[in-house]
Amino acid sequence: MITCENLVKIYKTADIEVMALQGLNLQVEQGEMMAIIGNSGSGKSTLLNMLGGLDRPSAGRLTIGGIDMQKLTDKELTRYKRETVGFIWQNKARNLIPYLTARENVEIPMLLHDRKKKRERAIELLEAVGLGHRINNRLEQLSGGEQQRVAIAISLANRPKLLLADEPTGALDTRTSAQVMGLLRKLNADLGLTIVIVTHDLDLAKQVKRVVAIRDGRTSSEMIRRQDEYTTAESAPADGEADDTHVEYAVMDRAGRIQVPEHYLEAVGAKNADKVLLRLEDDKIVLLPADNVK
Ligand SMILES: Nc1ncnc2c1ncn2[C@@H]1O[C@H](COP(=O)(O)OP(=O)(O)OP(=O)(O)O)[C@@H](O)[C@H]1O
Repeated sequence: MITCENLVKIYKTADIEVMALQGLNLQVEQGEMMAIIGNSGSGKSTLLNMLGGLDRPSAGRLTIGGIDMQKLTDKELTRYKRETVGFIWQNKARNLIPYLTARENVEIPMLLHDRKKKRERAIELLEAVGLGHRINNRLEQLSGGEQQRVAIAISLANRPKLLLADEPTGALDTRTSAQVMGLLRKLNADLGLTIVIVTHDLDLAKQVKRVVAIRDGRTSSEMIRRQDEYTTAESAPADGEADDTHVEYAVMDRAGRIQVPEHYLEAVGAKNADKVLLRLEDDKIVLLPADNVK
């Protein structure tokens, strides 16, 4: 569904240039629900904006559902935003109008012209997100979790193929957040929607099978849930960063480059080194501080 190859995004302001994406590679399969995790400033929102057609990459290749995003005209990009992709933002003000009812909020972005059909579809969507009993309540009368479910109904209004969620549970308590994640999982399973969730919350991210970590505008590692079709505890690398639910793999690009986790380098005293020693030992590649020459 999504292929990012060597994606670069440079923001130019009056006197500085920020390279928010520095050659990012990412593949998301059709019908997959995955999470992207990273610290503040790592490039998550920048990537989401590219995927949503809100901004264009400076270099590299981005294809979504077979569409080469760089080749789209402004008009085609507007159509892509309205018809192919749905957004859920953490900031509710970006999704919702408080003085309108749930149904009216869901009707706003709809491309249908027939008022009756609009109304029917809005009700159907609100029922699908478990809000059939709140259709005529104004948004300000709903709880945070209910409001976020309205936002999800809105994002589905134009039957998107790809759903992008930026910290979708950021403003919710643990229980409500679990309900919203459950709903996203259900939509993924029932409608085959491809869902990309961006978050800095590892616990939230781990509720999905695959979590890709971004560091300095590049994918650095990937966590894949144990005991599913992708991997099993037995096939997990013995030395890998692992926990109860997911196994962490370092991402390697075509040139064989990997990003060594900072705490690994620290552990062997090579944190600020500009080179390290690599040795091939039987079936292992061993990384040593450069001054370890014997
Ligand atoms: N419009 C912009 N103009 C200039 N620099 C920008 C712009 N948007 C983002 N940046 C910079 O690009 C880098 C990546 O930002 P981005 O918002 O993608 O990070 P993030 O991982 O989403 O962070 P957060 O979790 O805090 O939202 C940061 O250094 C940021 O300051």
